[in-house]
Amino acid sequence: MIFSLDEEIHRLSLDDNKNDIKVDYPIAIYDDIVHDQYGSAITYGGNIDHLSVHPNAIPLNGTGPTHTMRRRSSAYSKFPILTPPNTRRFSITGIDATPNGLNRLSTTPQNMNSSNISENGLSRNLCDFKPVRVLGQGAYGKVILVKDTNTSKLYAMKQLQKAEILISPTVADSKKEEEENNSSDDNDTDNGLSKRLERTFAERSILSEIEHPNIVKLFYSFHDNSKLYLLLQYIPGGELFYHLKEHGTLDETTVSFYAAEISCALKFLHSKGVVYRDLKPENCLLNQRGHLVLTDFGLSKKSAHDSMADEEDPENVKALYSIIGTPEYCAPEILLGKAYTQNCDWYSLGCLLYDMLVGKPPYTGNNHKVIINKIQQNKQGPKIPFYLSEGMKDILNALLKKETSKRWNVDKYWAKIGGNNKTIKSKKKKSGNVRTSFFTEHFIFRKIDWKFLQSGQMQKTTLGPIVPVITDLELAENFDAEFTSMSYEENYADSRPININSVSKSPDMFKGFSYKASGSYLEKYF
Ligand SMILES: Nc1ncnc2c1ncn2[C@@H]1O[C@H](COP(=O)(O)OP(=O)(O)OP(=O)(O)O)[C@@H](O)[C@H]1O
Repeated sequence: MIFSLDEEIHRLSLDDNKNDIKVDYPIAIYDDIVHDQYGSAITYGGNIDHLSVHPNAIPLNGTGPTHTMRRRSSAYSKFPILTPPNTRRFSITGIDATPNGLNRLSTTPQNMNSSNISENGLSRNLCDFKPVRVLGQGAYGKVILVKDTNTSKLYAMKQLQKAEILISPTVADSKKEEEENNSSDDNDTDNGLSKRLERTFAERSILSEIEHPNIVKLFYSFHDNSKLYLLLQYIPGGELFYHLKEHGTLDETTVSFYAAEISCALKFLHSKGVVYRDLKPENCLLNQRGHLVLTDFGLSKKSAHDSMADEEDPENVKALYSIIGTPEYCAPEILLGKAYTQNCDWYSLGCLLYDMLVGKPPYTGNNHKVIINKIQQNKQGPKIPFYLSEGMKDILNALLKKETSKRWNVDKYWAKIGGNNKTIKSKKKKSGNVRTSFFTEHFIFRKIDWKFLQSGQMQKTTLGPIVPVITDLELAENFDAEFTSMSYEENYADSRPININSVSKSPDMFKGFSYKASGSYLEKYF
């Protein structure tokens, strides 16, 4: 029971001042930056040289220790997409590969909401944006910082190569990956294509439907002959990966702060029926004020149910089967090809917290087989270093449980809310060893004002523990030179149309991808 553990921790007089660097998240003083509702959008004309920097802000331009050993988990080597045996094929019109054949909310063009716009008329196109520099590289293309030629506003443009999506992974991927993937959908090209298309539309669809201060915003999407484009809010503070590379590990107060912000985003996604599935330091960006923003919804999945919090209620369980994600941060049930639910994201949170505290995720290896072997060999769970506080050890243990039935069901035990307590208490007796204390009340969150955080006010009015040093937004100073020095010219032109008919019978498979956020939404964030 976490309550008794927390009492124990209090009894032992765990001394915050000794264990943590004190962070008090003061109010930001920005005289020349126009604030949006949540503090994550930016006015680009202003001079930010005199930005008030938090006392704990860490210079990020080479003055700190560098840890060059950290490697990217999946930018170039994509985790093989396997389909477990006995999984029913599904069409891209929205039936998921689940044994019970439950209909899922389709994220394919046919079912997209009214924000769909005409493919020809109202949407933006490539000529409306001038490339500034490369920010990152993903499996299907680059992410480029671009400037709107009409308004001079900056966006992160995520490009997805249609050919990469359409061509079967057995053709496009490396030999090594094929070998790793020998039990996969080699003879299952249509299913693989359907899944890649579904995921492409899911990212556009999910981002266009959700709004949260810790989740990146989508403003436009469109496509041309060769590529799909997502015009995202530019998050200039760089990846958490970058900051971890600079500093190696982070202090526990900083980790608790990021844990709270990520949890807030995950809880929100789960309440909307979305499983994120790719939590890792590369996908956590810092905004100008040092608040964490989740990006990359390319592996996220939306279910038909809006709430999937109760795993004990079979009617309300949304099981997924695709083996997908980044192995080091992936829940064991996914790696083993078992059915899984949104609870997999809480395991990934455990991996991310471990990484921030220890300097690497709990299990490392080049592919999912190595990692799953390590998970299975360690019957007691990952080795948690002795030097971590009791509170950190406790939350890591609760999230990194191999068996889902023993893992903390954070969605269910999120916070004490009025009437729900009765139901939860009555189930508590049956739940045996299962942790039934509330996540938001955990000792590591003792400094977090959850109401303030969940309302978006904290993100709007305070600075995070690491405030990125930004002298010029266009310089993308907090992004790896490996990317910012890349050429974008060859990527920034609509190349010859690909012959869609050579890979698919349906030439219209990207129809409906274009989207434009409403005028009020755009105004709110610019
Ligand atoms: N909104 C944004 N603002 C600033 N940088 C961004 C933004 N979105 C993405 N990036 C940068 O681009 C990188 C790649 O983006 P993203 O993860 O969405 O691509 P991906 O193709 O899905 O990558 P992967 O194959 O690794 O999952 C990110 O890690 C980040 O560094």
